[in-house]
Amino acid sequence: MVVVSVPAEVTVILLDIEGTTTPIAFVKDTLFPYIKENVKEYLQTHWDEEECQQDVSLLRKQAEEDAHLDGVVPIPVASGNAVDDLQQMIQAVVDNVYWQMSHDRKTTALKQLQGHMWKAAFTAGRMKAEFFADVVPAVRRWREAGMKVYIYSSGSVEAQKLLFGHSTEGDILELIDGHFDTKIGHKVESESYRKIADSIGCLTNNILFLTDVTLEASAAEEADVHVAVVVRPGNAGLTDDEKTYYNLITSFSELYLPST
Ligand SMILES: CSCCC(=O)C(=O)COP(=O)(O)O
Ligand SMILES: [Mg+2]
Repeated sequence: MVVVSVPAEVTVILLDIEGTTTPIAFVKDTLFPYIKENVKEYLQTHWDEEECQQDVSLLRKQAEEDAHLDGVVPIPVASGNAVDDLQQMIQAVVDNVYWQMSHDRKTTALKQLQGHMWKAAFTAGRMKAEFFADVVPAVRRWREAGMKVYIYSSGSVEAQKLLFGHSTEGDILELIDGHFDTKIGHKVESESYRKIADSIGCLTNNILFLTDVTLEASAAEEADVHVAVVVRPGNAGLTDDEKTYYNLITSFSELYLPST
């Protein structure tokens, strides 16, 4: 087994979710199909609620920003016949969500709606989040060694809490010291990692970020955050250069903390 030593200055472990703590297959085969199958009915049922209207406004704003992109579906504002308008708007939101998901967009607007939709499925016990077998034992060990453990995912903070609160390992939310999503900035922008360090109250070099995406690793590293790239079954392949350049781990148990 290859062991990657965690630098002594590291006091915070920052975890990505999809492809790092959780199989991509769970996201692609369970979480995302749930959205596609239920988005129309969800919008029809919740349309008049404040939360749903905020989600639609955010999606509309995102569609305006995306206007230059091929295939984007604009979301009209209400005008004229109320009943026709409503059905037209709902269909536009559905088409926009499908379009964004077909490109695996990580926009705050899409992620916020997804989080709200998953709430019903998780809280009713119809869905349980999956974590790789090494994740929970390692997080417990790190915390016993005095590390803080945070999440930084494109999935909304609300969705992250649903996953950790309703997992096949039970409610493991208490193992996490805090959550960040794209509201702090995108994961491929180094400024996001500086803001996360500020928000935690540490230096960027006190953080070790574990992710499956090298663009995210590179942005974090630019901010002086330590990184290791996580190689899991089903993750995208890495180039030879990436394999040589980054510290790679296939399990959290391959991280060695000097204090343990
Ligand atoms: C609460 S995570 C749900 C999965 C998701 O929507 C997502 O975008 C995961 O992205 P990550 O940044 O964790 O790779
Ligand atoms: Mg990921």
